[in-house]
Amino acid sequence: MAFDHRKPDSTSSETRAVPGLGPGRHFAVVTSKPEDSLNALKRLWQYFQGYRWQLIVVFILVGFSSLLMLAGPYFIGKAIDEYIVPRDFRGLVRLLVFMGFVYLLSSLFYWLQGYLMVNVVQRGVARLRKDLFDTLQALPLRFFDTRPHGDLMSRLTNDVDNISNSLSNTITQMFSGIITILGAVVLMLWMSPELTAVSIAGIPLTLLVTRLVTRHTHRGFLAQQTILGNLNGIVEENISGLRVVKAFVREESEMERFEEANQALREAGVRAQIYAGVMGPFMNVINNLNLAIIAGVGGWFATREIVSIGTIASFIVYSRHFTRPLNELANQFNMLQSAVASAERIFRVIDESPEPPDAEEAVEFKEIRGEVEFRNVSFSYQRGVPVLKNVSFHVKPGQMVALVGPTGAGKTTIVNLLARFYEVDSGEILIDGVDIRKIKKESLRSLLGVVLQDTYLFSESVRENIRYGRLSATDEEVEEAARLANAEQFILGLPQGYDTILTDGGENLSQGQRQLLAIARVILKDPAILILDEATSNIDVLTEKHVQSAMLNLMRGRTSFVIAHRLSTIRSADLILVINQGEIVEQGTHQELLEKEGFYYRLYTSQFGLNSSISVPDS
Ligand SMILES: Nc1ncnc2c1ncn2[C@@H]1O[C@H](COP(=O)(O)OP(=O)(O)OP(=O)(O)O)[C@@H](O)[C@H]1O
Repeated sequence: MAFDHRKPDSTSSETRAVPGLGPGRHFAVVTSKPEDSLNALKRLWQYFQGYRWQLIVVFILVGFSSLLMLAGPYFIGKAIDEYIVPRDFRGLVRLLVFMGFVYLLSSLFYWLQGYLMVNVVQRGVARLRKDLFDTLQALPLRFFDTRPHGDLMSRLTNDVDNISNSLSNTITQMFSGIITILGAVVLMLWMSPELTAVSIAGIPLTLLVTRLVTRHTHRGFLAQQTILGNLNGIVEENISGLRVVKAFVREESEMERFEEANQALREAGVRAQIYAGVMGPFMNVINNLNLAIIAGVGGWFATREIVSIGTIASFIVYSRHFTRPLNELANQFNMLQSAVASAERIFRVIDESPEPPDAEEAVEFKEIRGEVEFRNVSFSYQRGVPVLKNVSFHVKPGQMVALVGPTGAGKTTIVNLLARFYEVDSGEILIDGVDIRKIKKESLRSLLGVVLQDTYLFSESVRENIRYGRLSATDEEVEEAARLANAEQFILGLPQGYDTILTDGGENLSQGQRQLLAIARVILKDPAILILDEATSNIDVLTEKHVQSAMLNLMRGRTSFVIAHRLSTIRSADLILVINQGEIVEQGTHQELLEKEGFYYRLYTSQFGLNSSISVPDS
């Protein structure tokens, strides 16, 4: 259950440890380079390029809305100078009604742009989410072997959400802010250049602080998202492995492990927010200082008749109008950076190499005889750690092959290579004399039927789980497959029969029952070659008999590879491959191998020994 060895992604970017996790336990935090962020932003834009016209309309609406809002302070000054001071109350009411109308229109435009923008962002984000999910489907198993699954889930959920939330508001608010600042300055210059010079004196200081703060926040946000991904990894592992946790009474240590990660996330969150949080109070001080200066200097100007009282009132409101957007610009820039950090994490997965594409000359296989040959196949999951060494064997069509050998010998690896879940390092695997690299992957996998010891079932009805074998199968065909798999009896005993909804992974069924459903699924698929992994754990005698006879039914007439744990299977096999430490040490029939009195003989006679995979008594 350790996650330390897994890398969160494979970029060449620098990784660093997050303190506070103790020796040997650290999260690799990927820090990004500025060009990565720019690149991520450009790529993010591609998802919205198709909505260019909607976006133009959005920006026009935002522009109008902001400009209309800007008219407010001007009218306040006008109201004071032209209506309040000369005591013209009718004129004042007329002006107030007009102002109300202007504000209403501004709000209407703002609401409309929000409506359009949300639509555009949700569509773009849905496409991004789809691209990420499609990439995950296309990535080789090797990719998933080395990544915490929770972290990948986090990219698909938290990171995508983060982008969606940031973009829905941030960009238009930034644009509105810029228009407001520029508009306010232009209007102020028009009203009084002298007072404008006083009002904008604080801007350079504001910009300097904003720059200093944003430099720190991006790194913080990226670290936060990465650690959140790792935290999700721990949660995901914990829920999947809950039985193991409970069986070993490891709740305490799991809680500690979670708490350690939780603390790291808290620290990263605080670090990211500390800088961002400095902005608000600092801006308040500058704003209030600005107001005092405008009021003081404005008052002095008024005594010399350089400006009117109404103009001072307008300036006081305008100064809020441009210092607030300036302040918000910094926050919005932070949010945009957080979205960019999320986009970087998403594109790192999207950029991973998918399973190698089919070779150009790859052929489609519809009907095959089922002849299988391994020629000098070598393979390693990790470079430098060979798992299979020069494996060669030949299986005639329709033969049943039993793979036997101690645990970790390489039996599952052989069938993994046959299904091309992994690519061989050297050598060839041939089906009907054709190298499997020259067969279209989809066509190869549809020729294979796999029944594993621990079958994964989806949280859907029993019927839909069986139909997974062939989506076009009718209800009658599904039920027929269940009958052939000896599964009907137990299915009918379930609360809603075929319509009973299974829990995630099929946890509400016994292991034997899950295997029966897996067999029914494969019967529907009707593959030419079978890969079966016999259950090692104890399943009840009756279910086991059902599983056995269903498997025998299934194997009839098909080339079958059985990772065998039962002597009855091994005895009836046409060919036994005895595997030890990644090599085929012996091959032949049960009788031939016994007569050799070699490795198989010792394995067979020591069937009650610890390392033997044929340790289950004959059934
Ligand atoms: N995804 C993987 N990544 C790295 N190493 C792996 C992976 N899967 C298996 N291995 C290693 O490859 C070797 C062979 O494993 P394999 O699963 O083929 O053995 P097996 O004979 O099927 O064992 P068992 O009878 O216990 O299922 C083992 O040393 C195992 O640790």
